[in-house]
Amino acid sequence: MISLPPAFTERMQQLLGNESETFFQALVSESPTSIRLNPKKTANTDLPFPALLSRQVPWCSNGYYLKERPSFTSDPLLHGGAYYVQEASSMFLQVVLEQITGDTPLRVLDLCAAPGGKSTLLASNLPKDSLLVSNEVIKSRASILKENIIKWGYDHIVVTNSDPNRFTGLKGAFDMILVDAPCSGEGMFRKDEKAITEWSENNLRLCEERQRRILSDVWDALAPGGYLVYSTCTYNPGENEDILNWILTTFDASSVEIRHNFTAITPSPFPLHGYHFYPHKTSGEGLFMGVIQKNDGTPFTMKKEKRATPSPAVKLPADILPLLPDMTKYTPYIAGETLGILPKQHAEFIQYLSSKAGVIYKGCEIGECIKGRTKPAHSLALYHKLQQKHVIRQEVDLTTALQFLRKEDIRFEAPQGEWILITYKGIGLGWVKEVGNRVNNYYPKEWRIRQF
Ligand SMILES: C[S@@+](CC[C@H](N)C(=O)[O-])C[C@H]1O[C@@H](n2cnc3c(N)ncnc32)[C@H](O)[C@@H]1O
Repeated sequence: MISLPPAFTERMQQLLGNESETFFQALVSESPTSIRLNPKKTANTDLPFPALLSRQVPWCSNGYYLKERPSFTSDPLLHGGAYYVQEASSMFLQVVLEQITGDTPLRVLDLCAAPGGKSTLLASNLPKDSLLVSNEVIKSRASILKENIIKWGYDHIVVTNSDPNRFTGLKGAFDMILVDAPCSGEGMFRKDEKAITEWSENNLRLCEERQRRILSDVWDALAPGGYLVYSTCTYNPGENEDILNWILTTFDASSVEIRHNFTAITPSPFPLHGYHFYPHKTSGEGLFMGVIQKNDGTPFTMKKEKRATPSPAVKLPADILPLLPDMTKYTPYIAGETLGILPKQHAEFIQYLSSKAGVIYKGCEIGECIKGRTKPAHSLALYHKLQQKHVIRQEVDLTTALQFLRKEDIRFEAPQGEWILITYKGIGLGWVKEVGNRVNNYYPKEWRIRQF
């Protein structure tokens, strides 16, 4: 590892005292590898990498450490959304959710969401029928977020590509907002040397300013009594405790204690409730998380836009209907040639949101209507509610699955003219169609795997 900035070393020595030596040793040790399973896709399948699984992540029921880092790119199950590769500390979000959510469906905003680690965890752990709005400001990163969300296969979800200030007008709209803030990344020093080279005291100040700006922009969008979950991957108190204290003095809010049994997690100095993950104490990267509850504010009302006209009712094509779940809980929509479904109880909100923020994906896209015919969408292949029993399926071996994911030609006996779902270990990967004597591979060009 390249040498650490002296000002960082000095601060950590002061902060950790006797523990600092073991902390610095941990920074040059190997990062643990961990994955989090998608409960909707893995309930009836074997666990991935059975030979490599070592133990469960103590604070996450779907999280597992692996004994070594495999080539994830060459595992079709990753591309089918059966699991997400996520460093273990971040999975503490599950403990937070268990405490601050109940059974009532919520509206949740994940403001800084790309590439989607915490969003996929939220999707799996929010109360049933909750809506997750997963936002990323940087366009190229928003595309990666969208890809990972589609692979996860949930439908109570919207992906937006907006600056945080676009949410200011949605007063009181969200019961919970996660701000996994862009930060100085000290917690990633072990994994990413770029974080070390980019570190400077000036950059710390810029990060702190940006965090305050993001939080100011989004605070109004939090409902009265709602929770703000704030996290960073840095040890810098200026971006952690100081930010939480700034929220408490700037807004009418309280610091929320998260009860847990993990003695290796380091609490913030009393009376603030904040939680530090240090790599010499917990198996994972550096992380900080704190929860703030909003005390005041106005409840959300959807202002009727002057020009908003109700969308005409959309009728789904008869050949697609059997592939979908019970449609009484969904509202179909059509946007250009794209046909999709939205959770009915959130459809009006999603339409309203579209007038405020840049929606790039919503619900589940199920197909494209071209000249009266429906071409199934790739997201339908990855949808966890796809009624596989009504689909022609072709289970393939590892070699064929990888050829498919590289968008190469694959060969097998297939019924003429039918859409066929390619599955690997029962997990849907995408569509092919037999035309003449070849099978057309419909894997999205921009998602194909290139090297491994
Ligand atoms: C720590 S990362 C988020 C990681 C993500 N939550 C996950 O679990 O996969 C912070 C994100 O904030 C985004 N970001 C950068 N500048 C921002 C800004 N000014 N406002 C909001 N988000 C920003 C970055 O592009 C990055 O994707």
